[in-house]
Amino acid sequence: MQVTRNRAESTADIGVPLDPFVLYLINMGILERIKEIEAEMARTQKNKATEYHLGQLKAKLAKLRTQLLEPPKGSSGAGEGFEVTKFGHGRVALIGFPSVGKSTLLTLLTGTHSEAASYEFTTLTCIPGIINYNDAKIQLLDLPGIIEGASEGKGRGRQVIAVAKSSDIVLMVLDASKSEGHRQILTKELEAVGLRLNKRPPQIYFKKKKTGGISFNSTCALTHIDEKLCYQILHEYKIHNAEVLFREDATVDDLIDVIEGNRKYMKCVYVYNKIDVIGIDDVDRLARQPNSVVISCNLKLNLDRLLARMWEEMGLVRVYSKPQGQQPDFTDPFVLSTDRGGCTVEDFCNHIHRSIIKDLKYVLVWGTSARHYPQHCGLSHNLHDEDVVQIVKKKEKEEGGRGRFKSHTTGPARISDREKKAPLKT
Ligand SMILES: Nc1nc2c(ncn2[C@@H]2O[C@H](COP(=O)(O)OP(=O)(O)OP(=O)(O)O)[C@@H](O)[C@H]2O)c(=O)[nH]1
Ligand SMILES: [K+]
Ligand SMILES: [Mg+2]
Repeated sequence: MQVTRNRAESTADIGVPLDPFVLYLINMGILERIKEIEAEMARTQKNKATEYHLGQLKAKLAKLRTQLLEPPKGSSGAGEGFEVTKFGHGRVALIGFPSVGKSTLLTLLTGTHSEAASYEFTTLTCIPGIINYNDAKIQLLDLPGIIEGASEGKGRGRQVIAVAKSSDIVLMVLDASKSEGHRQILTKELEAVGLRLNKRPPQIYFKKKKTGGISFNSTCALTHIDEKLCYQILHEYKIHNAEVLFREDATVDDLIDVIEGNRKYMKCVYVYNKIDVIGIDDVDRLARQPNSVVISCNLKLNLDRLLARMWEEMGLVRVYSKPQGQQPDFTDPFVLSTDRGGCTVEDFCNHIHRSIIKDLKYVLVWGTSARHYPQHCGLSHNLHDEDVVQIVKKKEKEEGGRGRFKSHTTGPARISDREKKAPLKT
């Protein structure tokens, strides 16, 4: 069967939505080629002589997988049908095989009912719930179970994965009584669509140029890749002018990730459910694995630990704003993400209102980020979770700010342990 193999080409010139059947044929063509390349890679022995060939095959595979992911014109992408409006301070997706207890967990943690039953594929769509934790609201998403081959479109795999990509972290729910291989299979499925779990981006500087050829450099010894292999992979991408600088002993896969540039690096907590049906030794072993939490929905076991772990991995920072001469409202924090590596005073000010910065003189900070209480800080100061911040404006009058800041009345402010240690005086 001869079908158009490059979807981008086939849609660009006509500019109209593709017939679903044509799309199906195109996808089948891409899948066929993926299968061929995977088979060839499996056949090829790994050694010094084949490493260039294998590298090239890896690049071909990555390119095809990216093609598979490109949303066709006229649709809103692979997540079609599963759109749920973002809500709260963060989003967490429940990913797992069928019947591992995702819906049971959603119902337990959020109070929103999601049908649970002993048969597979009970859940057919995305069901959102809200977790109230640490005065923050976290959106938890229950999803249909996924199976091996999900990344290539089996079941509702691609929609589910698209939702996972839109989340801040993933909870991979696993059945503690089932094969431990499930974790690897799911990880592979997510990797095939560009998700990288619990990894940091490769330390490779890469910049395409207009002229000048390829400049290849490294700041350390490279054991997985050399100049020739790097050239070959760039060649596969038709890149002939670029600057590449390896800052770590990276692999071919790392280089491909950097060239593709569309990878999403996410935290993932592995949640082993149903520990009520396995022996204590197995529970102990699973609990000791990295990034893992063991729970039982049936016995409501260890759910606190799961929430604490989820909170930790989300890296959210609560900042309490303190009007001058008043106590902060400890029940109503600003909740900020540390996506870009931290949460600065500038992020905090912009979060309240964009116009604050131009009037800002400095801020006063109490909390673990401050060296002494209160510390006078500027825009670049990094805030920690549970810090208290008072904004001091350039021409601030003696009596506290009005208007755009949260106004705090003399309500029942909670007195925290920290406050007892260091009363908030200005
Ligand atoms: N023994 C035991 N069974 C559990 C536990 N949690 C859930 N189950 C059972 O596992 C079965 C599947 O639960 P669901 O919540 O429907 O699982 P799911 O992952 O949402 O399944 P799908 O929506 O079909 O993908 C149900 O019969 C639950 O009662 C647990 O902690 N221990
Ligand atoms: K089920
Ligand atoms: Mg379910």
